Amino acid sequence: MRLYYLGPEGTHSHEASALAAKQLLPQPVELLPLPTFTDVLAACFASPPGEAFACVPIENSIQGSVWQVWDEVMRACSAEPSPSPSVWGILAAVTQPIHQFAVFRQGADPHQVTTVLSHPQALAQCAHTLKERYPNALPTTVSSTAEAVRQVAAQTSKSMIAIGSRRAAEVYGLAYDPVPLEDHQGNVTRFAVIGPREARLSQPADLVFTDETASLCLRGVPHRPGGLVSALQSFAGANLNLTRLESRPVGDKLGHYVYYLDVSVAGLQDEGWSSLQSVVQDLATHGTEVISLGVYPVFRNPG
Ligand SMILES: O=C(O)C(=O)Cc1ccccc1
Repeated sequence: MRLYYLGPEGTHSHEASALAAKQLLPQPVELLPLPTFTDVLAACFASPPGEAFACVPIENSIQGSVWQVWDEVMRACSAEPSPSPSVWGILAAVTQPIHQFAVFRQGADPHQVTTVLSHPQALAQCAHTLKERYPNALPTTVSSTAEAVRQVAAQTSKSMIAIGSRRAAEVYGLAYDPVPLEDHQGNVTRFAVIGPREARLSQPADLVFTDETASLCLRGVPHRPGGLVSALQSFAGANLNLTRLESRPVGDKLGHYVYYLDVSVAGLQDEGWSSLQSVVQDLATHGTEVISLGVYPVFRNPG
């Protein structure tokens, strides 16, 4: 079994993937780093179903949805002609605490630092604290936090630092400031395990179950007064609790959106499932297509 993640070794995705591999996937699992989320998902979707999975971040408590990932998953899930569900989907999600650290060569002086390298997510999670502690540093994006640490380790300048995990500092032999850099305490990222929908995952021994979620994307919501309200009213009428609602541009013109929503389906009995089915059918008769991106358990890493 292969599990693709955003590399190189030492990314937050690597930590989440190691956890997911141990707790959720059939053994043995080979962890394989790739340079971008697009590469990670493409490698998974190009594999014969059952041989490979991907572990990618989908949402952060400070920065919100990781749109690059949702867009790629949506593309894969809508590849099949509707209404047949796609082969691929989200199989599980794990919410993981995230700490970001300033990582540097021993002896770097904060006021002399002019460049800070990291993944855009990490730079955004630390924007304010970074400005306070490294007032002269210009943020520069690279493909991942561990890649940032690797690049700082590969040169001799003390004017460049990286934002990354403690583990990345250890892997690449650099020092770090032990006071975390993220702007809000309680920074967490939700990672999704993506694979063939028919795959059966293990019951995790060390993760806490928090919810069962159906992630849906609504396409073709009528552009008229009350169009979105009445689509949402269908869920309310079926007593279904929405836990996330976001709009995203389709890309072809201004003002043309799809809507992503998460529905809590924990504890739904047969009746609840059939009301979800009838919501989907009802929306279809009004011209709104509902694409399922997965129905999956959400866990929290307590450690
Ligand atoms: O660059 C990484 O380490 C990643 O795995 C992406 C990321 C960055 C920041 C928070 C969560 C995931």
